[in-house]
Amino acid sequence: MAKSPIPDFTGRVTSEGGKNDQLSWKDRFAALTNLPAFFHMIWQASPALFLGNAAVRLVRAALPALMLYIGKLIIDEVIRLSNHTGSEANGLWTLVGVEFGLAILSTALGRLTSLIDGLLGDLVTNKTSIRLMEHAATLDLEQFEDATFYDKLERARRQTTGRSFLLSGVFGQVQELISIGFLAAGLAVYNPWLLLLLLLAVIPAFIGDNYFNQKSYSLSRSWTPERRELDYLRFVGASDETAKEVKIFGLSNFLIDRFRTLSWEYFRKNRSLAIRRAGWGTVLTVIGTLGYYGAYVWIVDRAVRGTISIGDLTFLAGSFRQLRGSMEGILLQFSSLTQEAVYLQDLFDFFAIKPLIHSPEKSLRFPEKIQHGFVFENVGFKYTNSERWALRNLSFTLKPGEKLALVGENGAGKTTLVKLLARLYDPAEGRILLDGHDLRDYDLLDLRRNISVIFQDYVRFKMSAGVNIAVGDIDARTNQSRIENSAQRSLADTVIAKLPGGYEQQLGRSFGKGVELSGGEWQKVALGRAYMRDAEVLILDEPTAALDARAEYEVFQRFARLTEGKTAVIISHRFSTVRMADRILVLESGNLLEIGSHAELLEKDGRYAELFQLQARGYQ
Ligand SMILES: Nc1ncnc2c1ncn2[C@@H]1O[C@H](COP(=O)(O)OP(=O)(O)OP(=O)(O)O)[C@@H](O)[C@H]1O
Repeated sequence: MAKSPIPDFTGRVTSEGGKNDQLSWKDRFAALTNLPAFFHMIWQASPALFLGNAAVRLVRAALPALMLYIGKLIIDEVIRLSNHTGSEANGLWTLVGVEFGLAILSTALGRLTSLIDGLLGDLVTNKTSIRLMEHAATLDLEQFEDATFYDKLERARRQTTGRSFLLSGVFGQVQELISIGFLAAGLAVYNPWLLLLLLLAVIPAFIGDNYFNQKSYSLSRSWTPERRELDYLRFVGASDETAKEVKIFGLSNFLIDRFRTLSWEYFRKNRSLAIRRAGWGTVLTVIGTLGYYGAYVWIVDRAVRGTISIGDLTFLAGSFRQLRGSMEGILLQFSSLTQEAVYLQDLFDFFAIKPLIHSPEKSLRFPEKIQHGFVFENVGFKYTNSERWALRNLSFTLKPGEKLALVGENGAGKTTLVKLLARLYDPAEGRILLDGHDLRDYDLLDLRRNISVIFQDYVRFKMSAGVNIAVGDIDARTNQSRIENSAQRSLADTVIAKLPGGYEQQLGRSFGKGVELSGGEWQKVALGRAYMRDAEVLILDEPTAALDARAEYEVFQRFARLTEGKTAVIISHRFSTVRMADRILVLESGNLLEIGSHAELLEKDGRYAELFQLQARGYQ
């Protein structure tokens, strides 16, 4: 089903539904190979519930045939007794008692199965969500920045909930199959041709349903980016984070219009499919009913001729009806189950994504004390979706213990440089050496542990003030004195002292009695993270942009003192900060323009001197 192109709210035209969105029979059967892995997931969630479920369903599978047979015996007995008045009716009442017992057992086991399915479903959902978060944590930043990856993640995330359908579906299928075996055996004893009529009664509906399931899968899959956009619009249109700007710029109508257009288009597609499905469903069910009544005519005819008893008649008619229901169920379920199994493929596909940035087999430990520093050798880097080099031909040395400031206009590549240093990306060209070894040779976790970065877009965790500092070294989150010490160093202590709940105070307004901080207050808290982590290398990406002049001065006085002997990189647009650095590296469009001390660069009278004087003039 091809989609008509809709320009999105950024003006981009969304892609047509791709060829890959069609779901062939081959895909469906291939998807069934996911079931063993799925069963493994359920088994891991709870072996006891898994076995309990299997046992209960096995008993339930035998009940329909057994109950029908007892029903037949009861009717035959009633007829015998009515023909021989005065005979003992004990046998009859025993049969009625057994039937009653089986009916109660059937209801009780039905409830028990739903209970176990529900519990297992919840456990599987929790386990899968945890696995999803664990796996996402191993993946590269670059993968997160890719839209196709996000679609995959989104589809996988949807798979973590609603797994109970597949779970009860697959278990139910097995139960139905066993049940069908019992019933079909009973039917075949009387006439094997009845089984053929049975197929006629169920196959048309199966084919129809299967066709429409395929269509609905294609539609839902090809609309993943738009569904993501709908979620995003809903968030932007109604969230505390965006409310301020939405109001000031009067964006609500713009957002709502976009949402309306997109959601209406999706609804229209879905509606047309649902209507066609309902129409065809009716026609095919009528055909199925013909098959059923064909068999019924045969059974009634036999009973009238006296070839079978009235008990047989009820048994056969009941068996046939049950079989038709069960087979229809199993075939229809099969179709949606294979579809679910295909969805499951999305989940396993996500788990199969491998990070490109990882530790080598034999990795080096981060040096206790850096000896020669970091050497950038002709480093070049391009973002995945970009043609432009964000950095190119970059060669310089970051000496141990040095304080290096990065300066350059917006988009010059400063943040990219520090991301390469922390190995969030690997260079596309050249290499970065630490004490003579490529960064790629070091243990990744150890490297990251020893490099502390506070990004300009640091996360404002909607958690307690204490945790917001402790994220710098989350394993030490119970070490209150370290948290308080870090807060003192970053000036966050005065901010926290004013909070009603102190370090326990929930920050942000999303939960409970959360308190919102000002931009500068948040920045002081985030800076605390840098001190929390006792790293060899400290990187601050515009750490003081939101601070007032006095706080900024104080932060840097302390920073120089507190990071003595440590290597530090500071990105800043404020030259009052920059000039405190040992050396300054000036970037322009991804290229190194100048490097040297404040005095040297002023002496050189190049770009740095120009920018410095420009800013100084502003203060005169
Ligand atoms: N995730 C990304 N995907 C694609 N391109 C990116 C990404 N991040 C940055 N860029 C591009 O790379 C270039 C360098 O960006 P970078 O963030 O390193 O600049 P910067 O010097 O830190 O800028 P600023 O002073 O504005 O923070 C820019 O042209 C930017 O558009």
